[in-house]
Amino acid sequence: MTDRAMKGGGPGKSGWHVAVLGGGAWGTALALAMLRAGHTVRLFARDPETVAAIGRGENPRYLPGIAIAPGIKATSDMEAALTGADCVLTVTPAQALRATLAAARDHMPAGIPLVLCAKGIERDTGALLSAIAAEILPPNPVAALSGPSFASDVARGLPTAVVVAAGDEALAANLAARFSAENLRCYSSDDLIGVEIGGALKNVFAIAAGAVTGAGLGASAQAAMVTRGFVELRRIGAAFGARPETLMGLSGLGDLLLTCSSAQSRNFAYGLALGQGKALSGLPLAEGVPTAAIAARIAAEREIDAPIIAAVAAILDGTITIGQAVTALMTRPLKTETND
Ligand SMILES: NC(=O)c1ccc[n+]([C@@H]2O[C@H](COP(=O)([O-])OP(=O)(O)OC[C@H]3O[C@@H](n4cnc5c(N)ncnc54)[C@H](O)[C@@H]3O)[C@@H](O)[C@H]2O)c1
Ligand SMILES: O=P(O)(O)OC[C@H](O)CO
Repeated sequence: MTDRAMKGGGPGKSGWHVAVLGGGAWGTALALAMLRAGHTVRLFARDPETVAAIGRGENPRYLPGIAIAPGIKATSDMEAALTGADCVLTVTPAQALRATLAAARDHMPAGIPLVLCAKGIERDTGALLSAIAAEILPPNPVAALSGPSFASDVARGLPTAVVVAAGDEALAANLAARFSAENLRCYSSDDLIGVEIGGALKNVFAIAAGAVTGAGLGASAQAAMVTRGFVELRRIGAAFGARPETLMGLSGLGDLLLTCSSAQSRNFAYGLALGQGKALSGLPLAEGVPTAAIAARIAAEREIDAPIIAAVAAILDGTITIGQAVTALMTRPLKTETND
């Protein structure tokens, strides 16, 4: 770990200056969480209206009804957001990470940790977000924060547990200690890829769960889909080198439980609308849409058996209907139940 990444670490931690890149629901919620954990926070939002709203103590577009503490200083000036930062949280959508890091590159302090907070796989390349960060900002150590956590819950200070992962175990533990506060419990992990994969793929199954509910297929179908989906998640995780026990944890099983059972999840809500035959345009961000397409491609290329992911991708691109997907899944050749 670089000196910069460890600065002031250990017991009796002192406050850091944390830069949050992204003024949406999760960026704003994490900014509030960092403030509660004793850090000073500057938040970059590209949209001047969001900057002005946060200055007034609100973010009605992304976190309606939640007061934003005056300690959060928002700016649309990337240099101002990053100057003097001890740590950076990237919280723009997964498909925008490359652009966000490219915009940040010239102002990024050397050696400080980058904490990736989006959940997804790059649609065009199949790259995990940590690979994109390593490509664009090789001097900065990379970590990921993931797990079952709705922005509005975290923003309200409701009890939440997440996992912070980095290849460097000491960095992960340092970040987890610094980010934890009374109602935000951060576990640490050295399985960066496992934590990334769990967070990215659960979104695909959350869309499927919403579609099952929306199409009225019943609670039994829902449980079967989540169980067999979790097998697919672990198969793809294994192909990337994720540890199976990581996927049994907060980022993986934990986030599946949350987002496959709640319409508060935007991915579930997207699937619900799909299942009900409603219009999809204008719905909030559903990271599972691009990730389903690339996950299906990765599974096909690597010959990983992932029929639910393939079905979700095909439904989303309009190749098959939900009814056709159900028939195809239910009439696959019978087999022994293998859970790996
Ligand atoms: N909302 C949640 O509950 C939650 C919880 C955990 C993780 N996440 C993850 O966090 C990520 C962001 O989600 P969110 O909820 O904040 O989304 P959001 O739609 O609420 O906000 C996205 C923000 O990113 C900005 N943005 C989009 N493209 C950009 C670009 N090219 N450059 C700069 N800014 C850009 C938007 O202007 C907006 O401020 C997603 O990957 C999501 O899966 C969200
Ligand atoms: O609203 P979603 O579906 O993007 O889910 C938000 C978080 O990922 C839940 O952990």
